[in-house]
Amino acid sequence: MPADVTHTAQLPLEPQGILDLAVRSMFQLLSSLSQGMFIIDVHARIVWVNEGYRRFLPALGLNSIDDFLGHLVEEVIPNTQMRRVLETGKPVLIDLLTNRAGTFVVSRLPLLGEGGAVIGAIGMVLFDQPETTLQPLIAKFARLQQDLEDARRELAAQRSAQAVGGRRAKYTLAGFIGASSAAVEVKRRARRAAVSSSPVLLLGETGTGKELLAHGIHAASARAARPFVSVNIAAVPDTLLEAEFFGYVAGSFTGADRRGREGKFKLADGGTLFLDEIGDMPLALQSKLLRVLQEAEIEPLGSNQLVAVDVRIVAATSRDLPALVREGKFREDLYYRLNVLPIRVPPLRERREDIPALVEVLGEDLAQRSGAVQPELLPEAMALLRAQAWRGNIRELRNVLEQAVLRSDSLAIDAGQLEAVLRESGQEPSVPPTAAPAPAMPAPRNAEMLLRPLAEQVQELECRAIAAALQACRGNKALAARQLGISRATLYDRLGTMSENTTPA
Ligand SMILES: Nc1ncnc2c1ncn2[C@@H]1O[C@H](COP(=O)(O)OP(=O)(O)OP(=O)(O)O)[C@@H](O)[C@H]1O
Repeated sequence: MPADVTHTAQLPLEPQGILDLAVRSMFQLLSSLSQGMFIIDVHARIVWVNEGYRRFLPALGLNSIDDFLGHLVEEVIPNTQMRRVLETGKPVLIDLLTNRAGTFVVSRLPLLGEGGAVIGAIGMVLFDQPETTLQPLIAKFARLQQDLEDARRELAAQRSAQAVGGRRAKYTLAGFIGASSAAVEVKRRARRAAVSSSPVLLLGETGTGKELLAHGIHAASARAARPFVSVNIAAVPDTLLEAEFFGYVAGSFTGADRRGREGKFKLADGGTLFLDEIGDMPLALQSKLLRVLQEAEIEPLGSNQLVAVDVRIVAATSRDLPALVREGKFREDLYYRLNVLPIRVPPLRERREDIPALVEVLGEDLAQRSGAVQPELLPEAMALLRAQAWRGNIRELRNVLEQAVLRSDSLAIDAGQLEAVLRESGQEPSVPPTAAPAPAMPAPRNAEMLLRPLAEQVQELECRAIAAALQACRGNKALAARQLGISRATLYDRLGTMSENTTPA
């Protein structure tokens, strides 16, 4: 029945009556405005659920309301934090909950009995599918959660990998630094590749992080607890490659170890074999590799016996494989066999916005290794790094930073020092676009100024805040970042965007 809203309706006279009415109305409103609501008792059993909540039951894997009512809350709602509300008596006004049914914006309130004791709690789904309403917060949350999962998985892998003689992945996908769309896409593809057992082909220039990704794919795969073995084909003489791959039995060739030796395929059994510089593989060995991929069997040199192996191949090359195929230097059938899950790893110059974050991480690593304090790059120095072509990519960036740190007497590295290092390493430094100060933005005076895309307005506001903070801190970026409550990496990132967006007057 709809509430009586005629002019004769009146509030109760006594305060308790008013309060009861308010509580009832608020509860009804919340129950109908939220996407769903349920109540648990002091033992965390579900004792009540409203109509709205029932539609989530199938996604939670429950067939009927009887599978929900009367059950302990964590049995039916994975990852729920309702029990904490019972334990602490504290409400959680807004939180994100992710489980098999999706991601939800939720609210949790304790129910207090006479005397203030907690006797139950109300759980509310404020929004479902917040992906559409709360982007980009959710995207960021999902990314962070994914990184956390990667890190957890790697930790578990590290523990169990001690059982495989330390042959384990050194890096995780979370260690692949970069938030540019190109880097995010690489990580997305790598994660998808990790759940499959088909060969992966990593294509990219030298120093772009192919080996790091190979480690990461292994660490994120179901094989993480098994060995990760790598062979750099270009570094092994052609004559030794076959023995290196398939192993040999005692006395199979002059100079062979008396006891024979296991090959990399056998060592990687159950795990991942990373074949770096696959484009440099001699043709004769290509045919043998193709056979192993097809038959999952190897024949150690001199043994005349086939041994079954279960190995996932991740291959990498900086060479143009299709061109090698056309020139007859790479077998076409092997190319197709390897090219099942290709991942193009972009060069650094295609994701310059990741340079500040990389500098931060590489600088931290260099400082840790040398026991020194982490270097800080002055704004012009960072702009210079962003402007370079980086043919050696991240490896080259790391070398340049290392050289600059070695030469610098102070903690701050300026553009001049970097220019000298670049020149000495044979690079003519590219001049960065003039980073003009952020243009003074007119204050929005009327509705028209406000009726523009929000992202544009937020960016303008950010520019003004950063310019003001830098001015107040006399260009000291560490201080400015602290004042703004952001990391130095974020500040560098914003400065980069500002200089890109600033057209010289
Ligand atoms: N996205 C990244 N985040 C952090 N460090 C990275 C990243 N990519 C590469 N590196 C670092 O850069 C160096 C070069 O990376 P890596 O050896 O994986 O490149 P590569 O593509 O395999 O090079 P090559 O083809 O020459 O073997 C390593 O020290 C690696 O840790």
